[in-house]
Amino acid sequence: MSAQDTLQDLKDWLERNGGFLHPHVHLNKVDSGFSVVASDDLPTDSKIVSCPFTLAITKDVALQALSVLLDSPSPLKDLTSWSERQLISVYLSFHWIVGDGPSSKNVLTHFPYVKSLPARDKLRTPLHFTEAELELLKGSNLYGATLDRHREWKAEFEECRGPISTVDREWADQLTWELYLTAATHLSSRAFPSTLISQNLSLTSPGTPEPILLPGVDSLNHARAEPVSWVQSYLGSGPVADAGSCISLVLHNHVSAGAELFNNYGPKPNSELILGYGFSLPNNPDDTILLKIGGPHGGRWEVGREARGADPVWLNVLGAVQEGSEPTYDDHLDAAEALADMAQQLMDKLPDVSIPTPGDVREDVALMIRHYIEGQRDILQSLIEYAGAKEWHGDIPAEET
Ligand SMILES: C[S@@+](CC[C@H](N)C(=O)[O-])C[C@H]1O[C@@H](n2cnc3c(N)ncnc32)[C@H](O)[C@@H]1O
Repeated sequence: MSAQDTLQDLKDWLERNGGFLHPHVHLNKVDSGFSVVASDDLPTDSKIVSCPFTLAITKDVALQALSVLLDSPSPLKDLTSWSERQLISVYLSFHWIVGDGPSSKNVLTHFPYVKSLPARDKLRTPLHFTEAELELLKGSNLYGATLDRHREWKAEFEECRGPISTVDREWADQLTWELYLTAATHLSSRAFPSTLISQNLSLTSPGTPEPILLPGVDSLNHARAEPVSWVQSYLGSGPVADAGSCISLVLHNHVSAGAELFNNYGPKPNSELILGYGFSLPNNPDDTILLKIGGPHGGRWEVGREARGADPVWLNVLGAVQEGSEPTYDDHLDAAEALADMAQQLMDKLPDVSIPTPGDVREDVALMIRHYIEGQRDILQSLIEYAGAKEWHGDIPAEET
């Protein structure tokens, strides 16, 4: 089946099931998957795409389907302890493993969607990097975060295979790490918060929102600060929505014919865009660096460009050097020096990405890493300047002035 047929299938399936795709937009095959393009001018506040709640892939949808497929004396107990990532990743993977024959027991209901998702070789999150590409991250926070994520996801994957192999050995064998990783990456790079399809759309509702997939609504790429709304039409009064409930994406800007349509994934630093989505933005104003300070006064802080958010770090460093009840002028000098030293040491550890990219590193990956490291350097430089300002123009305690 050609890529265009796959996308047409996705559109037909969405519409057959009560979804909507604006007649003046089309899905375009591009290198990294697909993009959504206007085939005609779109006025402001156009509703572009809607996904009925019934097509959303949630933890519960995955749990129900897997419980039916793995119907044996005991697996249910195991499945209820799985995280939403485990359930949704195995649910997506089972579309490939079980197929749409009788073994699917009619509970694998997302084939047109699953087939439209980017193939593994198109994914660019660091868990899909080659050794040489990962090596380029050494010395940065993202290197450690990648290793942590690899460890965590691999352990979750191993945990899933146990109950599956008690039911069907072949299915367990076919659930390879590569297949699970691909599905888990699809989830991390396309997830919406579950609050969007809950009765109370409040983002401050109790409990942490879970990641869910909203076929169709997830087809737009990201543009920073793009004015968009995710509009919920919740029908019914109980906790279970009535048929016809859906979530829509509305773009508030006018879009000219031929232009790409964008969603807004929120203000995210490149570390998060790369780790979760596999892309980066040049000179991303939302970049941050994670500072971890050990010791009794220790903690973790995120500092942004132009030393945004550095004040709590400064107070912490000052508190660590100060001996009396009030900081002295010397304490200020010591703290400024300690903060500048820390920033300089972190800067020295960052990889040098200005050198020509080694041949076995893909160009798009090298570019992402360059964007990220440039942001880290810029923030650390701003922190050094911030420390300098504290040293020369800092708050000097009243009794010493
Ligand atoms: C929710 S999907 C969007 C649809 C996607 N293009 C596809 O083909 O399935 C998110 C993925 O799209 C790609 N993407 C989104 N915004 C991007 C951007 N501004 N630049 C490059 N890639 C982007 C990344 O691969 C990301 O993981």
